[in-house]
Amino acid sequence: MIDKTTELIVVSNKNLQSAANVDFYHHDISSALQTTLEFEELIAIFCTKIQQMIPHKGIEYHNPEFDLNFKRGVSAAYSCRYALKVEDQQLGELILMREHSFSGKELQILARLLCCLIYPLRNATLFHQALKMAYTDTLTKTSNRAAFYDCLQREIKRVKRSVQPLSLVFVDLDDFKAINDTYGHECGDMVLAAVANWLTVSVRGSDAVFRYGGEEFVVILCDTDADGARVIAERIRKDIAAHTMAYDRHLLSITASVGVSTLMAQEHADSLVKRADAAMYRAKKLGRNQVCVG
Ligand SMILES: Nc1nc2c(ncn2[C@@H]2O[C@H](COP(=O)(O)OP(=O)(O)OP(=O)(O)O)[C@@H](O)[C@H]2O)c(=O)[nH]1
Repeated sequence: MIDKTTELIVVSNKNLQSAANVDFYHHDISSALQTTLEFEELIAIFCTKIQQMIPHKGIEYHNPEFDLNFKRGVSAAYSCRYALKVEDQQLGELILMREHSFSGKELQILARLLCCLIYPLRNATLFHQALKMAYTDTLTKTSNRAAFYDCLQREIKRVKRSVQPLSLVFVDLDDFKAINDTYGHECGDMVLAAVANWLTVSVRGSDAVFRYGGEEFVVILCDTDADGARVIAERIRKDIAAHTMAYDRHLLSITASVGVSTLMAQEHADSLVKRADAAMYRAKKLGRNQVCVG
């Protein structure tokens, strides 16, 4: 396919006098864009609204900050690309595609129409940044307990629709109080951050690691049955025990007790969590540094 892409055009509040461009179309588009803070919906609304003025066959939107890459319609030979910004804040890149070239006049109109999109995109960015902060544990940079429950509810709904298995792995560091008491809180914090990192590396990209609280982590294993979960839990336990950490002039050995549960038919999130937690406590009682299945 021939690729005739116009140069990347930057659209920002600095090069557009939005107030001067308000007419009926702009007003209509702006009102429609006020109905959502979701990036994908904003782009879809915008593209639907401009379709009559700037006919196009496909669009792409990329926003590296939120790892967003979506596409509607089809790719085509001609495209125009816009980097969207408000002040110095990057709001992603929008690409419109079709089978014939975009005229200079169309590109001018499009640049003006895009001024309706940048502030709603900025609002969506602020909203999602705030959401990200509320869902992130500052010490370990993993997602926190609130994010865990949201994600678990979502995943349970999804697997019930698709009849896929789902498992949980609870990981609780052994004798962690002794690390704090012996080497200080700062050392304890360092251990927590390191373990979060080992866990994240140890599980697949599609599985999510969360700090459940204190020295307890939980991993949601998507599309993983009881046998698979036991294997992964054992791998996690071994990985943690295999690492040694240096603090000051001391070598620290860390172990964890691990509990596993797999979603049963009709089971709710709370019960799944309780079973994994109870299994983890059983692993503690049996001597720590081991895996138990709930
Ligand atoms: N450094 C640090 N310590 C924390 C943090 N959150 C919780 N803790 C500590 O984690 C320790 C947990 O201790 P316990 O619940 O007695 O458990 P444990 O010593 O790991 O013993 P077992 O779980 O029975 O193996 C407490 O001393 C808490 O103060 C944190 O963010 N940073």
